[in-house]
Amino acid sequence: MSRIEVKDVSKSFKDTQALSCVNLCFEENTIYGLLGRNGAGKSTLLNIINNRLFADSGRVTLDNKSLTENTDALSSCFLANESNLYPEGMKVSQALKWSQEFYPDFDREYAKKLCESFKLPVKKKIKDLSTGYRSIFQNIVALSVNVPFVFLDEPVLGLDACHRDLFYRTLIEKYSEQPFTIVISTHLIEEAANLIEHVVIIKNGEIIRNEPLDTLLDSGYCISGPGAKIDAYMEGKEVIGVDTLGGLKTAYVMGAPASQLPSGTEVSKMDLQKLFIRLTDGA
Ligand SMILES: Nc1ncnc2c1ncn2[C@@H]1O[C@H](COP(=O)(O)OP(=O)(O)OP(=O)(O)O)[C@@H](O)[C@H]1O
Repeated sequence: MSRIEVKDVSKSFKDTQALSCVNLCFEENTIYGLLGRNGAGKSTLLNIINNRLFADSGRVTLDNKSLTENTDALSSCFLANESNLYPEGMKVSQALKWSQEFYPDFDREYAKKLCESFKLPVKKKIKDLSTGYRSIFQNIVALSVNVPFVFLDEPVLGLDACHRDLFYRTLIEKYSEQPFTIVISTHLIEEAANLIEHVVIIKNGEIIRNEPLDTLLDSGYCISGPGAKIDAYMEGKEVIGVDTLGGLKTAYVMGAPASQLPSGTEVSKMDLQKLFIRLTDGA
């Protein structure tokens, strides 16, 4: 089993401690969600893993080989983020051709198919692409490189709703046909919740949660039913959010549901976004 290990990694920029002694593993063939508020340290972590930034201390290894010192190991990883590694004046079609030089398993035919699905203007220069299409270009390369570890830093930045939907569907299709590890850093938690298998939450440069999505969601539950019954049920419980729709109320409650539930109420899984806000807000 191939795995990336991040060991005691710290990084500061002048007086900002961006990462403080981060320890975590990315196992093979798993979809991770890397979640954190603005400035939490997500991009710094992804850049360090992919050798685009040096850590002040600590190590990142792939199967015990350093990703900083071993180019073979590094070629098993691909990071798609806002920084473009291709010459800005290069056309998209040329860039796809070039990708094959750097990544021998790059599937150019598949990339071309994706360009058609997303209507990416392949004759345009990279510098002339709109914000959304720059992200789409990066995502297409990421989905076509065929390396075991792909890191996507805000992959849906600037994408319209139709393109986000197409991107999620394409990613799931690719993953189910040919599994690999995908680490997605995103702020669109509700949308990503349908893809993620394992959640890593980072707060102020520290990992505060690192567990399978289902385990995390089991730290609480939703209860829905008539408003008055839910109000009575909530008393004395740790409620992290409430939604009301007409006479129907849904409360998001931490802990395990009471063994005796009020009649007419229904319990369902906790909501990832509600839980994220609860875990990461300043209070
Ligand atoms: N090159 C840099 N110089 C100075 N400070 C930096 C630099 N890069 C990152 N930082 C700081 O490190 C912290 C972590 O930034 P990082 O970009 O990793 O956060 P993030 O979780 O990716 O945020 P966002 O979701 O807003 O993109 C922030 O306080 C940021 O201002």
